Amino acid sequence: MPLLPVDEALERILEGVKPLPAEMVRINEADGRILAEQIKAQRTQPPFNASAMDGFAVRAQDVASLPATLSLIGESVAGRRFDGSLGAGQAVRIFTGAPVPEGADTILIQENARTLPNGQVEAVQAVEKGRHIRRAGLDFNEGDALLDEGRLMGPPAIGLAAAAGHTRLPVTERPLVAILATGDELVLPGEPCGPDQIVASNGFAIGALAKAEGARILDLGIVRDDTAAITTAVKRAHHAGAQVLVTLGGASVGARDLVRQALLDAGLSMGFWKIAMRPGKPLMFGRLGEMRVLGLPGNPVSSLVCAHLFLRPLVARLGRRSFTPDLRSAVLSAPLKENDERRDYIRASVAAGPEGLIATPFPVQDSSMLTTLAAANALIVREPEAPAAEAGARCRVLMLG
Ligand SMILES: Nc1nc2c(c(=O)[nH]1)N[C@H]1C(S)=C(S)[C@@H](COP(=O)(O)OP(=O)(O)OC[C@H]3O[C@@H](n4cnc5c(N)ncnc54)[C@H](O)[C@@H]3O)O[C@H]1N2
Ligand code: MOO
Repeated sequence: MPLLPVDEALERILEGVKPLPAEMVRINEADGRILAEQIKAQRTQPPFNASAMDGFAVRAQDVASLPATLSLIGESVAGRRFDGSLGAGQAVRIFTGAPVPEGADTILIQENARTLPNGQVEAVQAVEKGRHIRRAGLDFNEGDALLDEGRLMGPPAIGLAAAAGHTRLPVTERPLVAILATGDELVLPGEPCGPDQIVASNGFAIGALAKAEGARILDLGIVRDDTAAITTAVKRAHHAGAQVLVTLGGASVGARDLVRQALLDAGLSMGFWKIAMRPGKPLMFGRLGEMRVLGLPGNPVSSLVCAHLFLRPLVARLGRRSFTPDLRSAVLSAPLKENDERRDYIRASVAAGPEGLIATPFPVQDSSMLTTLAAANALIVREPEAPAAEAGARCRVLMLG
């Protein structure tokens, strides 16, 4: 049977995925979250005509011809306005952010004024009407739509929501991604490691990737190569309400590759197993109720490349985030052999050259090598059955963010 193409695999994984519902969070916890609803202003900003400078509130007509001497009748500071109103020939001392008194229409900055010993103030420069006044509502008016649904909250958006009177914000729930490592050979970093054992690293990498996409992580640890034990862990993820379960390893065809059977035993409806991709051919996908299960291959590079291609968009969709793979065009700096029936994702370094991007594939492409993946900033994407390519040929690269 021909292997499932990568694009079709992604379509199947994303089929029917809806963003999670909203939850209210305190505004100081909203950074990095996605707005589930449009946010409107609950107040007007500034709420009054405000001075933008330190100086004197005046009537422009009084300082139109110089010299102009005005009598000082009070002061308006930020937080405490001048109560009265200003008439002809009068000025009010005013500071940045303070309400402009009634009757005044202009701010004479203090650098252009001289205070006289008799309590008067003299304008030493004319000033155009309305200068240095921020009109009420300059920033926003009550009821204005300020931030749209789907907006990623960052520092300015959080500041704006706070200024508009919000203390809590409706954001999309963060998807819960359960991660389960399988294999008798695995130990956690820092644990005693027998001569035939290795450190389970995939869960950390996959967890970091999922978190960067907005997920919460349920770490199910390492489960031994035992079908019943794996089934139990799968059910745990389901009962915990995970929207996604990622299993690591045991996806291939070996006698100890028990994940598929364990998932079926847990009641999974299998979507597909094995796709036309290198690395990552044994990828598995299915559903257990609403929980989507991605069975990633154990090889560290395979699991992380699969996570880039399939887990990221899935988590993004659940969390209402926009997601567009960063695909670019580059020129090969070295030749590539013809490809077989699997789409190839070749670890590469991509750098700017005089005529655009230059992609340099790493010479060794073993799917166990994290050093190459950590050194790579891109994957060269080679279509199935692509003919051999010379150095200088165009290629497509997927940038690894
Ligand atoms: N006869 C065949 N053998 C294999 C095939 C095949 O088609 N026919 N496919 C190969 C491909 S491609 C891949 S990829 C691997 C994937 O195998 P599994 O998903 O069953 O992974 P494991 O055998 O469990 O592990 C592979 C490798 O990765 C290490 N590993 C596993 N989990 C972790 C972890 N959490 N952290 C770090 N490293 C991990 C494990 O120790 C193995 O070295 O199968 C090929 N075989
Ligand atoms: O597909 Mo495996 O992931 O080639 O090593």
